[in-house]
Amino acid sequence: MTAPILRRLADLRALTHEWRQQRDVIGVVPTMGALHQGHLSLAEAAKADCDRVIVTIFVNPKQFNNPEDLTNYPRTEQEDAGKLAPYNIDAIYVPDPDEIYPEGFATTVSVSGLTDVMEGEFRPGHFDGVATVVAKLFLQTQADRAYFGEKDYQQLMIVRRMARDLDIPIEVIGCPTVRESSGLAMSSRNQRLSEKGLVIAAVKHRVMRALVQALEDGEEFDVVAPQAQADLLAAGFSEVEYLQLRCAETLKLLPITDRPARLFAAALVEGVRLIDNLPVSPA
Ligand SMILES: Nc1ncnc2c1ncn2[C@@H]1O[C@H](COP(=O)(O)OP(=O)(O)OP(=O)(O)O)[C@@H](O)[C@H]1O
Ligand SMILES: CC(C)(CO)[C@@H](O)C(=O)[O-]
Ligand code: BAL
Repeated sequence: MTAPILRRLADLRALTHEWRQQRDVIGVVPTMGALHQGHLSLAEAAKADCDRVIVTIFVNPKQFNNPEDLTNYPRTEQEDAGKLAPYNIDAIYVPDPDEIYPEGFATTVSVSGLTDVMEGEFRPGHFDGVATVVAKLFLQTQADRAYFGEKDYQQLMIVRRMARDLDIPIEVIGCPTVRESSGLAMSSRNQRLSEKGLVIAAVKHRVMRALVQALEDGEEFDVVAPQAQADLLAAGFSEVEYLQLRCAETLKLLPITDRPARLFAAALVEGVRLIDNLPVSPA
């Protein structure tokens, strides 16, 4: 069944009002479109848990620190609606830009601490844009549960903090990263890679897995993994922005004896910036 596409908040509210009266549990899956199996796994998880599911598609200009990245971001609304059809979701909310940022919009939601490192350091302003739009989407949809991918693990932590701090009554649920058979984390930005670029990109997962294995085996380790960074450059990445072991809860850099830990990376290949992260099992 193809879900209705709603562009105006009033139309969304009319639906959610009806659902609330029926005491339906509402789930929301926020996306920027160009849907792939990673997004679809979130829709599936939401549908399994909730009576009603809304997938939102909005390419949020406020979270793009790089104007070229915003221009090149894929926009494939009709295909996206087709891909969602088998999941029986209840509505696709593709807000007109003025529903999110009306004339004179002057509010920013900013989470401190968790946003200082990694994506926050390399994409200035990015998380203010994310927190602001996600707060709006939570309030507009009035969902009970929201589904986010662990591929964007830092984003997941920040969104959870934001909802708690602002008393938005929503449960933020993290879902596992879906990967290509090569191990590469699925991402809309992968579409911009050549065949050779895809091969190089997959090396990142192998290098990260080997590091996690070494850590779990108790090997000596420098939290910023200089040898692994060198391996990525040798494999064809043009730049490694970070490759770091951090606490999975506070996102602080860790001595390796501290757990739970996660290994995080961001690196560029063919001008495309790819992020990933992996859990490190408790010692
Ligand atoms: N491979 C994946 N596995 C699980 N969830 C994912 C995956 N890729 C994206 N998501 C999740 O889907 C939601 C929407 O993400 P978004 O639309 O930015 O897609 P994306 O593929 O991450 O695109 P980008 O190229 O911007 O990284 C986020 O919660 C994100 O974490
Ligand atoms: C959560 C989100 C949809 C907010 O624009 C975006 O950051 C994303 O796609 O991960
Ligand atoms: N995947 C998080 C959204 C972004 O890269 O802007």
